Amino acid sequence: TRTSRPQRILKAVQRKATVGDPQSVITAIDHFCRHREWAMNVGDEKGSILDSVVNEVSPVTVLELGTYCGYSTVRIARLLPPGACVITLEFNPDYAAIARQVIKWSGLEDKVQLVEGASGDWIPWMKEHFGVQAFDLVFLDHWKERYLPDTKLLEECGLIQKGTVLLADNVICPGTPDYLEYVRNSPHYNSQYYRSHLEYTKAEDGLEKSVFLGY
Ligand SMILES: O=C(NC/C=C/[C@H]1OC[C@H](O)[C@@H]1O)c1cc([N+](=O)[O-])cc(O)c1O
Ligand SMILES: [Mg+2]
Repeated sequence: TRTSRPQRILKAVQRKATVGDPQSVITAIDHFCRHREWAMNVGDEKGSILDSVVNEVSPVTVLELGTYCGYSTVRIARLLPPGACVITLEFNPDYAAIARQVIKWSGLEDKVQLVEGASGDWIPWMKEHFGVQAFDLVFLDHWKERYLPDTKLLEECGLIQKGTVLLADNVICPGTPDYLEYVRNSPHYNSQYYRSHLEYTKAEDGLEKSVFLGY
Protein backbone atom coordinates (compact mmCIF):
# COMPACT_ATOMS: atom_id res chain seq x y z
CA THR A 1 0.00 0.00 0.00
CA ARG A 2 1.02 3.61 -0.48
CA THR A 3 2.98 5.33 2.25
CA SER A 4 1.04 7.75 4.42
CA ARG A 5 1.44 11.52 4.19
CA PRO A 6 3.19 11.63 7.59
CA GLN A 7 5.61 8.94 6.33
CA ARG A 8 6.34 11.08 3.25
CA ILE A 9 6.94 14.10 5.50
CA LEU A 10 9.43 12.06 7.58
CA LYS A 11 11.19 10.96 4.35
CA ALA A 12 11.53 14.59 3.31
CA VAL A 13 13.11 15.39 6.70
CA GLN A 14 15.52 12.43 6.42
CA ARG A 15 16.46 13.47 2.87
CA LYS A 16 16.77 17.22 3.32
CA ALA A 17 17.40 18.05 7.00
CA THR A 18 20.59 17.74 9.03
CA VAL A 19 20.49 15.57 12.15
CA GLY A 20 20.60 17.82 15.25
CA ASP A 21 19.60 20.95 13.32
CA PRO A 22 15.99 21.86 14.22
CA GLN A 23 15.79 24.77 11.76
CA SER A 24 16.67 22.45 8.86
CA VAL A 25 13.85 20.09 9.96
CA ILE A 26 11.37 23.00 10.00
CA THR A 27 12.59 24.22 6.59
CA ALA A 28 12.39 20.72 5.07
CA ILE A 29 8.80 20.20 6.23
CA ASP A 30 7.68 23.65 5.09
CA HIS A 31 9.28 23.14 1.65
CA PHE A 32 7.65 19.73 1.25
CA CYS A 33 4.21 20.98 2.33
CA ARG A 34 4.38 24.11 0.17
CA HIS A 35 5.72 22.47 -3.00
CA ARG A 36 4.73 18.78 -2.80
CA GLU A 37 1.79 18.02 -0.47
CA TRP A 38 -0.21 20.28 1.82
CA ALA A 39 -0.32 19.05 5.44
CA MET A 40 -1.82 20.44 8.65
CA ASN A 41 1.38 21.74 10.26
CA VAL A 42 1.04 25.21 11.79
CA GLY A 43 3.44 26.27 9.01
CA ASP A 44 5.99 29.06 8.58
CA GLU A 45 3.73 32.14 8.76
CA LYS A 46 1.74 31.19 11.87
CA GLY A 47 4.90 29.43 13.11
CA SER A 48 6.70 32.78 13.32
CA ILE A 49 3.87 34.09 15.52
CA LEU A 50 4.16 30.94 17.67
CA ASP A 51 7.91 31.59 17.97
CA SER A 52 7.34 35.17 19.12
CA VAL A 53 4.84 34.08 21.78
CA VAL A 54 7.22 31.35 23.04
CA ASN A 55 10.05 33.90 23.25
CA GLU A 56 7.78 36.40 25.04
CA VAL A 57 6.53 33.84 27.59
CA SER A 58 9.90 32.00 27.96
CA PRO A 59 8.01 29.05 29.43
CA VAL A 60 9.48 26.35 31.66
CA THR A 61 6.62 23.90 31.04
CA VAL A 62 4.64 23.83 27.81
CA LEU A 63 1.66 21.64 26.92
CA GLU A 64 0.97 21.02 23.24
CA LEU A 65 -2.36 19.40 22.33
CA GLY A 66 -2.07 17.71 18.92
CA THR A 67 1.44 16.69 17.85
CA TYR A 68 0.72 15.44 14.31
CA CYS A 69 4.23 15.08 12.80
CA GLY A 70 6.01 17.13 15.46
CA TYR A 71 6.54 20.29 13.39
CA SER A 72 5.28 22.71 16.05
CA THR A 73 6.83 20.57 18.79
CA VAL A 74 10.24 21.19 17.16
CA ARG A 75 9.44 24.91 16.69
CA ILE A 76 8.65 25.25 20.39
CA ALA A 77 11.37 22.96 21.81
CA ARG A 78 14.16 24.66 19.79
CA LEU A 79 13.43 27.90 21.66
CA LEU A 80 13.38 26.39 25.18
CA PRO A 81 16.32 26.91 27.57
CA PRO A 82 17.93 23.92 29.38
CA GLY A 83 15.56 22.52 32.00
CA ALA A 84 12.42 23.60 30.15
CA CYS A 85 10.26 21.04 28.34
CA VAL A 86 7.21 20.54 26.19
CA ILE A 87 4.70 17.77 26.88
CA THR A 88 2.87 16.98 23.66
CA LEU A 89 -0.26 14.82 23.43
CA GLU A 90 -1.20 12.90 20.28
CA PHE A 91 -4.22 10.60 19.94
CA ASN A 92 -3.24 8.95 16.66
CA PRO A 93 -0.49 6.29 17.16
CA ASP A 94 0.66 6.52 13.53
CA TYR A 95 1.16 10.29 13.82
CA ALA A 96 2.92 9.78 17.18
CA ALA A 97 5.35 7.25 15.68
CA ILE A 98 6.35 9.70 12.92
CA ALA A 99 6.58 12.63 15.34
CA ARG A 100 9.00 10.72 17.59
CA GLN A 101 11.34 10.26 14.62
CA VAL A 102 11.04 13.89 13.48
CA ILE A 103 11.76 15.13 17.03
CA LYS A 104 14.72 12.73 17.30
CA TRP A 105 16.12 13.91 13.94
CA SER A 106 15.99 17.49 15.24
CA GLY A 107 18.02 16.45 18.33
CA LEU A 108 15.44 17.85 20.75
CA GLU A 109 14.23 14.61 22.37
CA ASP A 110 15.56 15.71 25.79
CA LYS A 111 13.16 18.69 25.78
CA VAL A 112 10.09 16.77 24.63
CA GLN A 113 7.72 14.30 26.33
CA LEU A 114 5.44 12.82 23.67
CA VAL A 115 2.37 11.14 25.18
CA GLU A 116 0.06 8.94 23.12
CA GLY A 117 -3.57 9.11 24.09
CA ALA A 118 -6.66 11.25 24.37
CA SER A 119 -6.22 14.71 25.92
CA GLY A 120 -9.36 14.25 27.99
CA ASP A 121 -7.95 11.08 29.55
CA TRP A 122 -4.43 12.43 30.17
CA ILE A 123 -5.02 15.97 31.44
CA PRO A 124 -6.32 14.81 34.88
CA TRP A 125 -3.07 12.83 35.36
CA MET A 126 -0.61 15.56 34.36
CA LYS A 127 0.19 16.74 37.89
CA GLU A 128 0.68 13.27 39.33
CA HIS A 129 2.42 11.69 36.35
CA PHE A 130 4.70 14.54 35.21
CA GLY A 131 5.01 16.54 38.44
CA VAL A 132 3.63 19.61 36.68
CA GLN A 133 2.31 22.41 38.92
CA ALA A 134 0.79 24.53 36.17
CA PHE A 135 1.60 25.14 32.50
CA ASP A 136 3.22 28.42 31.47
CA LEU A 137 2.07 27.97 27.87
CA VAL A 138 -0.55 25.71 26.22
CA PHE A 139 -0.58 25.38 22.41
CA LEU A 140 -3.96 24.07 21.21
CA ASP A 141 -3.82 22.41 17.79
CA HIS A 142 -5.80 19.19 18.12
CA TRP A 143 -9.44 18.36 17.30
CA LYS A 144 -11.15 21.78 17.11
CA GLU A 145 -14.19 20.64 19.09
CA ARG A 146 -11.88 19.61 21.96
CA TYR A 147 -10.38 23.09 22.50
CA LEU A 148 -13.15 24.29 24.83
CA PRO A 149 -13.75 21.12 26.88
CA ASP A 150 -10.00 20.61 27.34
CA THR A 151 -9.52 24.23 28.42
CA LYS A 152 -12.24 23.81 31.05
CA LEU A 153 -10.66 20.52 32.15
CA LEU A 154 -7.23 22.20 32.47
CA GLU A 155 -8.86 24.90 34.64
CA GLU A 156 -10.61 22.31 36.83
CA CYS A 157 -7.34 20.40 37.28
CA GLY A 158 -5.51 23.56 38.38
CA LEU A 159 -3.13 23.30 35.41
CA ILE A 160 -3.97 26.84 34.27
CA GLN A 161 -2.92 29.49 36.79
CA LYS A 162 -2.60 33.31 36.78
CA GLY A 163 -0.34 34.23 33.87
CA THR A 164 -0.73 30.97 31.93
CA VAL A 165 -0.90 31.73 28.19
CA LEU A 166 -3.18 29.74 25.88
CA LEU A 167 -2.28 29.94 22.17
CA ALA A 168 -4.84 28.36 19.84
CA ASP A 169 -4.30 27.49 16.17
CA ASN A 170 -7.07 27.49 13.53
CA VAL A 171 -9.51 29.74 15.33
CA ILE A 172 -10.84 30.85 11.90
CA CYS A 173 -10.06 27.87 9.66
CA PRO A 174 -11.29 25.18 10.36
CA GLY A 175 -12.56 27.38 13.22
CA THR A 176 -13.26 26.97 16.91
CA PRO A 177 -16.29 29.21 17.50
CA ASP A 178 -17.31 27.96 20.94
CA TYR A 179 -13.71 28.27 22.24
CA LEU A 180 -13.33 31.79 20.80
CA GLU A 181 -16.61 32.91 22.35
CA TYR A 182 -15.48 31.54 25.72
CA VAL A 183 -12.00 33.09 25.95
CA ARG A 184 -13.14 36.42 24.43
CA ASN A 185 -16.09 36.83 26.81
CA SER A 186 -14.66 35.34 30.00
CA PRO A 187 -13.60 37.92 32.65
CA HIS A 188 -10.79 35.50 33.53
CA TYR A 189 -8.95 35.81 30.19
CA ASN A 190 -7.34 38.66 28.29
CA SER A 191 -7.57 37.53 24.67
CA GLN A 192 -6.11 38.82 21.41
CA TYR A 193 -6.23 37.63 17.80
CA TYR A 194 -3.14 37.37 15.57
CA ARG A 195 -4.42 37.45 12.01
CA SER A 196 -2.56 35.20 9.55
CA HIS A 197 -3.28 32.56 6.89
CA LEU A 198 -4.07 28.87 6.86
CA GLU A 199 -0.72 27.11 6.50
CA TYR A 200 0.70 27.17 2.94
CA THR A 201 -2.45 28.88 1.56
CA LYS A 202 -4.00 32.33 1.05
CA ALA A 203 -7.07 31.52 3.15
CA GLU A 204 -7.52 33.53 6.34
CA ASP A 205 -6.70 31.87 9.62
CA GLY A 206 -5.12 33.08 12.84
CA LEU A 207 -3.95 32.35 16.35
CA GLU A 208 -5.79 33.47 19.49
CA LYS A 209 -3.60 34.27 22.50
CA SER A 210 -5.42 34.25 25.84
CA VAL A 211 -3.74 35.09 29.16
CA PHE A 212 -5.39 33.70 32.28
CA LEU A 213 -5.94 36.54 34.80
CA GLY A 214 -6.66 34.33 37.80
CA TYR A 215 -9.96 33.84 39.59
O1 LIG B 1 -7.80 19.10 12.24
C1 LIG B 1 -6.76 19.76 12.42
N1 LIG B 1 -5.98 19.50 13.44
C2 LIG B 1 -6.38 18.50 14.40
C3 LIG B 1 -5.85 17.18 14.08
C4 LIG B 1 -6.50 16.11 14.48
C5 LIG B 1 -5.96 14.76 14.21
O2 LIG B 1 -4.79 14.55 14.99
C6 LIG B 1 -5.20 13.90 16.21
C7 LIG B 1 -6.30 13.00 15.73
O3 LIG B 1 -5.70 11.81 15.25
C8 LIG B 1 -6.95 13.72 14.58
O4 LIG B 1 -7.12 12.87 13.48
C9 LIG B 1 -6.36 20.83 11.46
C10 LIG B 1 -7.04 20.93 10.25
C11 LIG B 1 -6.67 21.91 9.34
N2 LIG B 1 -7.38 22.02 8.10
O5 LIG B 1 -7.13 22.95 7.31
O6 LIG B 1 -8.27 21.15 7.87
C12 LIG B 1 -5.64 22.82 9.61
C13 LIG B 1 -4.96 22.72 10.84
O7 LIG B 1 -3.96 23.60 11.15
C14 LIG B 1 -5.32 21.74 11.76
O8 LIG B 1 -4.65 21.72 12.95
MG1 LIG C 1 -3.52 23.54 13.25
